Amino acid sequence: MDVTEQKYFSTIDFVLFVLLLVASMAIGLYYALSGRQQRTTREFLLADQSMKCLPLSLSLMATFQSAVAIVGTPAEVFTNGTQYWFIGCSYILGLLIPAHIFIPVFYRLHLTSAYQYLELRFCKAVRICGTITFIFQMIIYMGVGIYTPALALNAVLCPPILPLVTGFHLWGAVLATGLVCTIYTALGGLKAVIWTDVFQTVVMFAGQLAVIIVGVQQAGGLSHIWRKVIEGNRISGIEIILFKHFPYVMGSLTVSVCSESLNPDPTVRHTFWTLALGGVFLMLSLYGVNQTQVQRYLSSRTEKEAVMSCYMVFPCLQIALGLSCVMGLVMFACYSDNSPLDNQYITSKDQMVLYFIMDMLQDFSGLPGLFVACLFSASLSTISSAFSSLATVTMEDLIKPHYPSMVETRATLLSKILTFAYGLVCLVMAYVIHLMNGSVLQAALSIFGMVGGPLLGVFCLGIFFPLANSTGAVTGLVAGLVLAFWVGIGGFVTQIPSITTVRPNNCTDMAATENAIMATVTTALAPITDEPSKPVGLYALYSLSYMWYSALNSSVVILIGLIVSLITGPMKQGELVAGTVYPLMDKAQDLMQKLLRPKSCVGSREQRQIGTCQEQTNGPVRTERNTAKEEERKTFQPLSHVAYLEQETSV
Ligand SMILES: CC(C)(CO)[C@@H](O)C(=O)NCCC(=O)O
Ligand code: NA
Repeated sequence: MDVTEQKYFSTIDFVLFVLLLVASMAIGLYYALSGRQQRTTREFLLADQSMKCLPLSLSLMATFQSAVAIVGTPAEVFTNGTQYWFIGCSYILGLLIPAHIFIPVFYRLHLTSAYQYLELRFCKAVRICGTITFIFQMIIYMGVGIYTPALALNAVLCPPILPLVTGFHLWGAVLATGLVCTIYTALGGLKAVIWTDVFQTVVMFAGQLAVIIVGVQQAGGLSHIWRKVIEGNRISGIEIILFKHFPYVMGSLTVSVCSESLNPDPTVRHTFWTLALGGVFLMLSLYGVNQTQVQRYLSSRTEKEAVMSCYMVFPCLQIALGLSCVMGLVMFACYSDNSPLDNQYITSKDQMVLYFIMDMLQDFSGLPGLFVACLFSASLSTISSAFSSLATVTMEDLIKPHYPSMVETRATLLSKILTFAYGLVCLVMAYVIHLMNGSVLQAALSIFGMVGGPLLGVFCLGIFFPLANSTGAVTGLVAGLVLAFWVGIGGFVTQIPSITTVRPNNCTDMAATENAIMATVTTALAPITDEPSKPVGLYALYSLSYMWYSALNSSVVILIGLIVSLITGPMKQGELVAGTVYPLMDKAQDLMQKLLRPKSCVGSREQRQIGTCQEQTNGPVRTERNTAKEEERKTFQPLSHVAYLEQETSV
């Protein structure tokens, strides 16, 4: 596809895109006008706490599945093979831990904002620090989220000679989506956001699936694709299993490739360890303590339903990841010999997917439009969640505490205005991100690690370590953020090529490629260090794989937090608000007993639970959700040895 034969979107493509916006808007308006018409903050920000499992799970998935993942993951698989798929392993612990630890703690404390927890557990200052960190994180992420579709569309529509008539005006599209999204979020509240997420998830899956089905056909069928990707050595992961069990199958591969996935070196960008283990911390920061998700858990009708929805995210995420990986492989089969990036038809690998669609599928009228709708669905569902959560924390954490007597209608109106304001901020951020460069997937995941990581650390410090005090929490958070930006920006500025697993066409090339990479690294470091093959000192720190950012930063917050707490005088159990600490040790003991003596222990455990519940009559047992928040707050009294959450948390 060169510039002269450039195809533009047909009318039907354009119509599909407009339909997406109209449908989303309609859902928003429906919830603005139905029910109690969004008159209370509980209805506007917590969807009246009436949500069920299925919409919640789709919405939970859609929140962090933006156009970034839709265009970024196939591009990653195209360039580096299916190694990225290992992140799917991190979903297991990354969802089980939120389901059984974070959800029970937050749900039973009757929160609206996750950062309220920080005040209950520590003090007001920690809460404010947490809120501001979150706002910072989401504003940057929102910019990446809304800008990515524009970047992708640039691949096929730049320069738009006669925009609007023949093509699709980029910034027009960004502006349109930004405004539509702001309006339906501001009018319909969280309920509208969740139900549009459901609709948009369906569009997202439909778009990807349609493109894959037609793409497989166009690329020459499944067997042809399989041969191509095997030749191109793009399948990683199964190589370990195959090599172990069927060495003859992998006869042509050398051990150097086979051990690559399991390389323990934390500076290698993607390995099984960075993705499956580092990914757990990333998932915890997103699905455990991020306000967008916590808000969804809290909006569910019952705690059990919240836990179930978290479980349901697992298959949804796996499908999304699977589709993206397959898309990357199909693209590889089409362009392995003739990469549009090498031919400079496109300027960024994130434009690959859109290029593929316009190049291979342009004759299928409506398909490009469906995919563009898919792309924008993914982004809309993300930025609407961001608007809603940002309005919530600004209202609950920054404004309401100063005006405790504010009437509900005024608070709700103010929340709507806040949503609108964040919509405008988002548009500005889109432009700021436009001025930057780089892989959008890595950018988004790095932000999650750099800002979300320290936040995860503070929550873990509070939930798992009864001795941690407020001074420790603030110091830890600040130290974590400083380290995060130091390592993050250091890695970015020094541009040490974090060693990428380049996948050559056959194994004999492997050593040569590795040498080439090493040569690059050595050249880059030559003036600074004598060590030829490995970055040392600070440079080793800067070259840490971005997938470890969450783990590193949250651990540092916990470590510094504990040390400072011990120095300044640890929290006494009597000072803890009931239900803010998760009794990890007790639970582990329980589990051990259960595993060792399954039958006799179940009964005794239940008896113990009943005993605890009676003992804990003052504790936050969630029975009547409709009681006013202030009333509930009074029930939090410091309890001595039962200042823990001691209820059945399994589904
Ligand atoms: C965050 C995960 C790993 C899981 O939700 C995935 O959806 C992803 O890679 N997201 C990238 C960020 C984005 O799509 O906005
Ligand atoms: Na999304």
